Amino acid sequence: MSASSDSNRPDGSNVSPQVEPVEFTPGATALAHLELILNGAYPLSGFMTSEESASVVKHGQLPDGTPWPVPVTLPVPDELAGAERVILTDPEGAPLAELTVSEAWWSQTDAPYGREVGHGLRLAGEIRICRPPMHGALRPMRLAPSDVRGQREIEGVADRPLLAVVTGRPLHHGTLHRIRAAAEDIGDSRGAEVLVLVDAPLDSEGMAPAIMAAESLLPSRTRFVALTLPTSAQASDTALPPDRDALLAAHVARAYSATHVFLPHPAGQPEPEVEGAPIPVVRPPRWAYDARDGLWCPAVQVALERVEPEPDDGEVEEMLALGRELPSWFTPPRVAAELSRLRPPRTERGITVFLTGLSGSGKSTVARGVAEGVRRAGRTVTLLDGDVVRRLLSAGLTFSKADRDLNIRRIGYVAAEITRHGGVAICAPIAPYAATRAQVREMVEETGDFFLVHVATPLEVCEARDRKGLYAKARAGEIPEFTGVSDPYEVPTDAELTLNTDGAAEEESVAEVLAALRAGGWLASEHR
Ligand SMILES: Nc1ncnc2c1ncn2[C@@H]1O[C@H](COP(=O)(O)OS(=O)(=O)O)[C@@H](OP(=O)(O)O)[C@H]1O
Ligand SMILES: Nc1ncnc2c1ncn2[C@@H]1O[C@H](COP(=O)(O)OP(=O)(O)O)[C@@H](O)[C@H]1O
Repeated sequence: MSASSDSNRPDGSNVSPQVEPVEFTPGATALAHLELILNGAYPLSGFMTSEESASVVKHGQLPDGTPWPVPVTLPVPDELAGAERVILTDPEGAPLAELTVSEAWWSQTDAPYGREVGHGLRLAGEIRICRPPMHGALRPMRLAPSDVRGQREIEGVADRPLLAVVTGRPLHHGTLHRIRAAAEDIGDSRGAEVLVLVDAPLDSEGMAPAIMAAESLLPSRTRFVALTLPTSAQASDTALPPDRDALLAAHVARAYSATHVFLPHPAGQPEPEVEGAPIPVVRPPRWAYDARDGLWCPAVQVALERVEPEPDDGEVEEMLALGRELPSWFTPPRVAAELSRLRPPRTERGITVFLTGLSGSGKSTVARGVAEGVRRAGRTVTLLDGDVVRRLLSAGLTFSKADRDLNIRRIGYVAAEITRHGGVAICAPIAPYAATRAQVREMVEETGDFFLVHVATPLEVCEARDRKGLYAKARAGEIPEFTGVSDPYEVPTDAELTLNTDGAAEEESVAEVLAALRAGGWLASEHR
């Protein structure tokens, strides 16, 4: 199918074809697919056509009957509808591959670009490598299947069974026992070799250091390879059956010459039966820690009342956040040490405390008190007060919706940078719009923690205070678009803390915020 014949948009308009190759940096999911196409982990030579994608979603196979679990598509912005050749670049702009477009097609759902999945326009076609990928974290560990095959041939072990363990989560003792038992059970008396496929994001090392810290407890000569497996939810706009991710992992593991694959799930979560996998998906019996004897054993051998329950991922996160040590019966000390490095306690993690509320609600007063308390607790703090920001960072902006949003995004940007460097940012703008607050939350949470405080003083109280006489002027029509009077304030539904300062002394409101920060672990428990 030619690109130009398919460049009709659903609204009937036409986009003229381009001849010169255009440059485009795919989104994170398509970049992850691209790397797996280029390194041979996928048996595909490019991005899927509408027919291929539909067949994969519906039947779990390509139109020619080859089993394949998830659509591998390239979402692009509308401007590329007429492109015939596209240079796909990495996030730094370096060319990775050239796509010869065979079809430009519109997926059913037409969500805004940026979310990747659900976006209307996709480009299909063969790709030709320009240059091996250099970007991304863990690059030296991102071996191609052919590299692993080559290593195994040189070592003379190419004919031995290979158990792939695909994981993005650290391996604790329970899982390590299961891997060793599974590897012993496969093949002859020598058992299987083990290949850990470490699933990590392209732009960060993820949990890789903690996963590799278990090396000494894995069978000797266990290999580690890093890759980024897109999940079926990222790859498709349609809900796919739950086993599609397991199937993708199994296909990729087979490309790495694995004969068996193990997909460990956290304790307490069942590992689903996977049908139609290209290699056996093993489900070794669970192990349990016998609290009386202080020993790990196959779970069937331990009486239920003696089983020490393993913390789940959320509990592990919380222990790390509070700076507690992970118990040594549960995880090897080296894994625990890597985990506490990767997930430092909240007293060392950056945080943005974002106060929102009407003018006169008490944001600045509370923010100043909280900043002082945070300083006394020994942390560095930057106060981004609404009034002050408007005089400096956002000088010249009005109170239109667009300017308010720009003001809040600027505050969010600065707060995210402070948070990234482990500081405490305290922001106190009105921030009347929920969507903009959500954007700031997202921005900050990429770098650290976000704590939203709604200073929920009722309008009547704010108006009665009218410290600056602004409400009177707004009522008299002298200040247009005044929040709460002639402009909206969207009450937060996602606040970590709601403060009503009405009837509360200033010190009480400040103490309430500080207590919440202490309870959450961001401040050491007592003031110095
Ligand atoms: N039209 C209108 N609406 C609301 N507020 C107004 C307006 N005009 C001026 N002011 C004064 O500006 C302060 C609010 O600025 P912010 O930057 O916090 O507002 S926003 O978040 O961008 O909506 C706000 O300060 P606070 O009282 O500290 O909230 C007001 O003093
Ligand atoms: N519990 C309280 N917390 C904060 N401010 C309070 C409280 N009780 C009364 N106030 C008064 O309310 C006013 C709030 O003003 P301000 O902090 O500038 O609000 P905003 O920054 O939200 O416009 C101050 O005069 C403050 O003394």
